[in-house]
Amino acid sequence: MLSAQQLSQGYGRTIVFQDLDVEFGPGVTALLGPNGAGKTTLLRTLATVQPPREGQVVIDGRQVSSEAEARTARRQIGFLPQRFGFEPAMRVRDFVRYGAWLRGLPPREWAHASAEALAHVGLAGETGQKMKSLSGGMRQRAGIAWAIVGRPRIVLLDEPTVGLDPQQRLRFRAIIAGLPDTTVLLSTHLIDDVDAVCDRVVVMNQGEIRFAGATSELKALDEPSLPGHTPLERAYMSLLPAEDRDR
Ligand SMILES: Nc1ncnc2c1ncn2[C@@H]1O[C@H](COP(=O)(O)OP(=O)(O)OP(=O)(O)O)[C@@H](O)[C@H]1O
Repeated sequence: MLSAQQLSQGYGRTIVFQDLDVEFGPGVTALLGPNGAGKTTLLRTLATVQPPREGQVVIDGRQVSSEAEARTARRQIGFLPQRFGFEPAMRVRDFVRYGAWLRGLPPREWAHASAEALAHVGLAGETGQKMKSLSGGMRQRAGIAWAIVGRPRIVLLDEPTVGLDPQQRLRFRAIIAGLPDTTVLLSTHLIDDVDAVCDRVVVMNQGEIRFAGATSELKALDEPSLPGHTPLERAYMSLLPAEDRDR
């Protein structure tokens, strides 16, 4: 179980969220919200990349309060930022092993763990290729392998389907659905993804949680008079103030 307790975060004088309380359990949760809602900042804070200004990130009842605790917590967290960097000439398998090293896996497990993660994302045949030679969709899948290597119990993905074509998005959904006993949190703008792959949804707007519950509960908030093509789109719109609906 991953939770934010009274969590506050910001940049300089900008307050992104304050006293935020939210909980994420096993299964796939979507973090939905318009541009600037604070999704990336929340993911980075939960991933312990950005220490909170106030409040706590709590993993399985244990507070992450110091850098030493954050280092321990990171062994259980796979985090894929929206734009992840890599050395273009690095081979795919070394890129994923590098993730294993970062997570603190013992060296004897690197080869097996990276082969397992690459097989999970359908890149078992590309392990010797250079990162720069991969297509956008394959690169994204290599990123997911990087995030899931060593089977972390918490996987945080920031806009993982941006730029993917429909076929690659279907593959992505299958990959995510096949991570048993894992708490997966993914930020997205794409409501189609939510319907297809997420058990739960958290809707955020201007640093506040507007909804947290099952996807089916969100759907039930459908308001046919609002803009949107599906019940879920309209339900999402119903949670946003009118001025934020076209962001
Ligand atoms: N490095 C930064 N320095 C200053 N302000 C920032 C920084 N990163 C984000 N912000 C501000 O914090 C707020 C939340 O941004 P954040 O990127 O977390 O939102 P988001 O929901 O992920 O948006 P998007 O969907 O556009 O990625 C915004 O007002 C943004 O301008």
